[in-house]
Amino acid sequence: MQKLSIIKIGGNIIEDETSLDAFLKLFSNLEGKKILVHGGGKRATSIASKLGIESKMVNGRRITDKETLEVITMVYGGLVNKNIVAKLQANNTNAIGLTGADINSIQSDKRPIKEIDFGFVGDVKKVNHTNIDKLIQADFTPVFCAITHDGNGQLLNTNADTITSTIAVEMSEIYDTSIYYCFELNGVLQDLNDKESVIKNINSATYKELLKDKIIIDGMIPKIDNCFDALKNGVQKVYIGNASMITKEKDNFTTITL
Ligand SMILES: Nc1ncnc2c1ncn2[C@@H]1O[C@H](COP(=O)(O)OP(=O)(O)O)[C@@H](O)[C@H]1O
Ligand SMILES: CC(=O)N[C@@H](CCC(=O)OP(=O)(O)O)C(=O)O
Repeated sequence: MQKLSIIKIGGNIIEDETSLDAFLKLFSNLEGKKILVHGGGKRATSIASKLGIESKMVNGRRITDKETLEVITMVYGGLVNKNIVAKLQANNTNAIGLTGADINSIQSDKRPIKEIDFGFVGDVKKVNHTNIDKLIQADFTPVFCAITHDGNGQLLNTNADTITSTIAVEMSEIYDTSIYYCFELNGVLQDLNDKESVIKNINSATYKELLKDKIIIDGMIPKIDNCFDALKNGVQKVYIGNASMITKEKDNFTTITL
């Protein structure tokens, strides 16, 4: 099987132009087939605030009412995605920016209302790996933002980490697939105050301990849950670390294993 790397960058990298440019250079130099997924939650919050729209997050997920959906569509699908694509073109990577509606790549279901009404938030139902692969085989590099659709004309906001793991699971039917979750730190840390305290490997058993000891908290919990979902469903390798880990020059990142 051919190798495929799926790389996700989060809000803090996107917000810092120097980090973003450095990452996109590394990404462009990465050999082999690849897909980029980006978040942009921080930018959505700041632009919503400028428009007088308050952002509400519950369990790390944005409550997405009609107005917020308009903002995230403009910010993720427009501003952030198109800037990244233009910067990749400047690095000679023939990128194509996509939402999940484009080429019907990612369909989702609007999250049912239980205790909380998340509004226009989608849980991924189907990834069309055949259509995504047509782009990859034509030597285009897909760049996905955090938007999916329901197949009936409705766009939905979907967490970028989840988009990454669900695309990776589907692509693993036809590729030997690895995920790289890039964020601002060197990896999952033993002590959040010590940037060098990278935990080299986390497996299901050590994860339970790290949760119990409250070493892994907040946004890192759903991120690692996504990693285990991906590994259980066909993805070969999952890494969490700083953008520079994609070169694997330094052994300074976290590997997740079952
Ligand atoms: N043990 C840990 N090591 C590293 N980061 C952690 C840890 N526990 C919690 N975090 C938090 O997880 C955050 C990353 O998750 P998230 O905000 O979802 O990432 P992203 O920027 O990729 O969207 C970090 O900024 C950090 O504050
Ligand atoms: C439903 C939901 O919460 N969607 C996320 C999508 C963006 C995202 O995931 O961005 P980061 O990776 O930068 O956090 C949001 O709107 O914040």
